[in-house]
Amino acid sequence: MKVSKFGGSSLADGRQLQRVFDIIQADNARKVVVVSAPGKRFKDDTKVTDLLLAYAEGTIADTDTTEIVQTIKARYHAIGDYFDLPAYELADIDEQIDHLAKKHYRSFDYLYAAFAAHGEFLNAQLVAKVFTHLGLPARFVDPKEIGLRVDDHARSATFNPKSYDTIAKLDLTTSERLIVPGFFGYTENGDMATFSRGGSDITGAIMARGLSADLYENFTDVSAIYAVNPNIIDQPAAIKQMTYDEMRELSYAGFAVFHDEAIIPAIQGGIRINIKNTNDPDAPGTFIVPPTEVQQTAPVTGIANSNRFAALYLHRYLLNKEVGFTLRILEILKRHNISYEHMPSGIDDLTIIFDKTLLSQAQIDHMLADIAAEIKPDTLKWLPSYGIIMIVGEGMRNRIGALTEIVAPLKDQGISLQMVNQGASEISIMLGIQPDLADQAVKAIYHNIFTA
Ligand SMILES: Nc1ncnc2c1ncn2[C@@H]1O[C@H](COP(=O)(O)OP(=O)(O)O)[C@@H](O)[C@H]1O
Ligand SMILES: N[C@@H](CC(=O)OP(=O)(O)O)C(=O)O
Repeated sequence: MKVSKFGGSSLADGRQLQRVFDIIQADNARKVVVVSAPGKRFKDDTKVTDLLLAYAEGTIADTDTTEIVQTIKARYHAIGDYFDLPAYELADIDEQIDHLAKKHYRSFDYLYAAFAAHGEFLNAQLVAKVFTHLGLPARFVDPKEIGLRVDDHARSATFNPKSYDTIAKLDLTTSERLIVPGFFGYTENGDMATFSRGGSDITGAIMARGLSADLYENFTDVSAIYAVNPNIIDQPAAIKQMTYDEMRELSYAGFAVFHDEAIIPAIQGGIRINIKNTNDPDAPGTFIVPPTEVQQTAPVTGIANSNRFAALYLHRYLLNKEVGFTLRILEILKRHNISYEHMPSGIDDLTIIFDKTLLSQAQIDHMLADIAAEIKPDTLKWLPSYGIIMIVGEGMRNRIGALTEIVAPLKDQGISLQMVNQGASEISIMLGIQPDLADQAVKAIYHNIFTA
């Protein structure tokens, strides 16, 4: 049995959904289908999730939402109409969109989460209706029905592993395809809470592990995961196979094609993952597998970079001598509910790197004010953008000279490094770099390793 997840780009309109239908119909093992909300149909289009977030904002501000509601309904109607779905089926979806603004929510965060989750919630209902209408029996499965529980972080929830027991009870013996909405689960109180953006990949992985699937297929709009983001380099080398750990590091550092948290259920359940292209389903795609299955030849598998990091730089003489210094800084972070990503340090200075998508301006301001007042550093700087490049490969384990080879081309480009972190993970090297030079550095490193 396979769990097949389709991303927003694969479900953006009726033509794409027809392709998804053909893929599912072609293989009876594709029993459980996890769907995202309709994504972008063209480059400057807006994802339904973002339309719903705008609708949430308008609802909170009590402004006129007529136009945004019409736009959201039109996205679902366009898909239904492509398949001549009866009008009453779409009226049901319209009603749920209208009803969203009338419900009571525990907080604004839960309001945002419920609106955003409806992108997937409604799309899964629509996909089940379309499949059935086309003659392939399909049933919408609400995550509530299978006990898909998450914690109380309304918009960046963490999955509760106890849910695996209830998910495992899902009846797979019926003739229907089971259509599960991605991206959200329910809290103990019964509220909808979403994973972080791109989180339908996580639902797919949870379902695959809970049901002990033979394969987790993740359908997207590229025929493979490439050694570097194809938006930076034209037609980069495709990766045929990589290990779970390689994928985790690469997706964390910028390979947006697969959510970094989605690897974890797959690792724990030993589930193989196959990234495939909805528009080119016969291409083998990329397999993400346990390390024992990969024959490593090249030292580097992929190079990722991301613009989602920010950093705090702090300098104070004799910082190395002071017992409890780092603890005091971490206490300030805790007070403002801030988590950090990395903390490289020297004898008199410290850099703390953050994921800025998880921070509000108010949190940053309060944290900096408290550090200035309580730690009294000689220098305290906030770097609103901090470039990170991650070079990843199981083949780098214990390989002498890997770092030299990686950084050599940067010298020719006149690019200096702000930070090098090697050794924390044996399979990756992390470089801190001026953010506007990151793409140039990635290109230079890639060409030196893959095309020289
Ligand atoms: N190394 C990479 N290999 C392939 N795609 C990548 C890579 N890094 C970033 N991407 C981007 O990820 C996109 C697919 O992810 P996403 O937009 O989340 O798809 P989906 O709509 O299927 O969820 C690709 O179109 C590509 O632009
Ligand atoms: N629709 C959600 C969740 C998701 O995974 O979407 P996609 O498969 O389009 O990346 C988002 O936009 O974040």
